[in-house]
Amino acid sequence: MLNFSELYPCSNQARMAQLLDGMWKFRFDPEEKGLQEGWQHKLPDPISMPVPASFSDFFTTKEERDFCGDFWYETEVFIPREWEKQELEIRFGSITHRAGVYCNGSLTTTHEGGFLPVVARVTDHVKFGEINTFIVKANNELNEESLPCGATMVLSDGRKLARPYFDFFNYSGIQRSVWLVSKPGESIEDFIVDYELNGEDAIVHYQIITNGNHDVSFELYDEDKQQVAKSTGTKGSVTVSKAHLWNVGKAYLYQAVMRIWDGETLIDEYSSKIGIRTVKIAGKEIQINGKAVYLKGFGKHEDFEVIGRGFSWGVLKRDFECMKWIGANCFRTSHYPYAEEWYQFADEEGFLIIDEVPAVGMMRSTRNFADAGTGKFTRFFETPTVPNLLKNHLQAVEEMIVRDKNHPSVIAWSLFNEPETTSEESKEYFTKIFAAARTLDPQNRPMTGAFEKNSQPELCKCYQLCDFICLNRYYGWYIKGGPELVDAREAFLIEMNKWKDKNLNIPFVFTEFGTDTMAAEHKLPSIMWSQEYQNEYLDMNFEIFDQFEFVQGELVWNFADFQTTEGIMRVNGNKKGIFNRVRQPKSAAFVLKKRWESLD
Ligand SMILES: CCC[C@@H]1NC[C@@H](O)[C@H](O)[C@H]1C(=O)O
Repeated sequence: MLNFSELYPCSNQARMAQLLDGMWKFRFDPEEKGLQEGWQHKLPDPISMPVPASFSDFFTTKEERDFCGDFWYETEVFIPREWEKQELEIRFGSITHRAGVYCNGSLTTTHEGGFLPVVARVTDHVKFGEINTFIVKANNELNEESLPCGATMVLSDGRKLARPYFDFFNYSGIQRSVWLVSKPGESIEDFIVDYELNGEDAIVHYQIITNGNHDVSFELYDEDKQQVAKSTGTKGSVTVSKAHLWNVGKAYLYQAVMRIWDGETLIDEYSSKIGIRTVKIAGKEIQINGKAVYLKGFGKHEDFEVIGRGFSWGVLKRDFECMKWIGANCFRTSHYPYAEEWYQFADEEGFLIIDEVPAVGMMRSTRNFADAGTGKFTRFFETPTVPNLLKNHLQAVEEMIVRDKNHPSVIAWSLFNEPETTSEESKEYFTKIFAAARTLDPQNRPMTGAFEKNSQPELCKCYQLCDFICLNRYYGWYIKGGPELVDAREAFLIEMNKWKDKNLNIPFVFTEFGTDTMAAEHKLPSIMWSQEYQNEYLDMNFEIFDQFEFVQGELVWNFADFQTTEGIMRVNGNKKGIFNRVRQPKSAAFVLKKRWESLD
């Protein structure tokens, strides 16, 4: 049970949310002396730093771009006297990877995990009618106890360096929006909705979690702002007659308005858009509102030039326009929960999301892409760090599901990406993760995880935990690439027939397949890294997918080129994008558009 509310901020007659995005003060702390020098009160000689954004790509020196260790942020906020009777919180969409939050010099909260909200109650530390100072002490080191996994090395000049076990740059900072929230002492802390379809009608089961005992009301309004249902009590069900269902590519959102009353006096109010739909695995099908859906789309990253992993409404808008143009209907939040605004927009646009926790790098390798599929075994789940890793993994799963459970766009939870899954220890570990996750989702959405090639049907001990199976496969790239493409096809077919012979009668989704491709490279006949090869590779994969009826989705890796740690196999990042990093199409985008527009 979380000891803070993850509800997205909103303003109304009972509560206020003030956005604190902008230019903050900032300071690296390579000697880790900030605390003893009192930086929690004020940063000495600070520089400026945009929030939200990653700090790395603003700088022109390697020391700053690749900084690993402690770093600090500061901002000042005027807090009006009118808020004196309210409870005050400061809410960060995330702070990567861990943080302590200070208000006027007092520590108000700490948080482990860089991709879910950090919420601090600051009521007892603020000065009403005055300027208040908020300071964040953050750290971006990697280890095998926190998510995502990696290591931190020390260079000969004493600088720390992040060594990720994953294939994306270790961007860090306050990468999502920050809000100051003022709400009543008795407030709505969370809510739950679940749905039953009944002919043309729908039953909306709701629960409203408050921190008091006053009466509660629940109302539903349609898109014309007409009230369609109402009820009282913290838990109940309402029937929506002739309900407009939310569907993929055809979103319909109702407004749920929840209030706490003292007689006729309003105490608190919270409202949120909800979409009436059901998600179910039925045999080999993924069903939305009882109808099978074939997933077409991408593994993505929150990644862009200059701002790194920082949230941008502009990048979000361009990405959705590109995904609509190409005929996609789904994306996986690889390899971490994204900023809430991505889910809000997917709700609006009728996109499907596989929501993934940052459980990536659970195979000890700084070149997981090279080692995945080699059978390399690193006994990742047999080390003394596992108990702490499990604790942090369970926390991230809980925070992700509690935060995202009411989005109609979220249709499944991915609880890992490419860990070791062939040892008894990995089975024991993930059995605990899946069991815990299943207690957290009131809508009981399907649980899954993305398996890399070592997780072969005869070796893998964890696919049995999944409601549908996600495969990351690179036959024709990491395995038998280029001139061996014809053999890659044969090897792929052999594996797929092994899965078929298991007769699992559940859906499979390819959550990764792709090739690194330089947008400028053309070659006839093709070679690897050329656009022509990316197209030939995709055609071979589609020909295999289409042979197996249990394949119910194809999410290409990746939507766009993205930044990684530098190395001999990365050309200023991963180039497997169907779009380049600034979202212009490679020729494969037209191949996908043609295929996906022809698929129903
Ligand atoms: C064989 C593993 C492939 C690997 N999978 C995880 C992604 O985060 C990487 O980007 C991708 C790649 O190497 O392109």
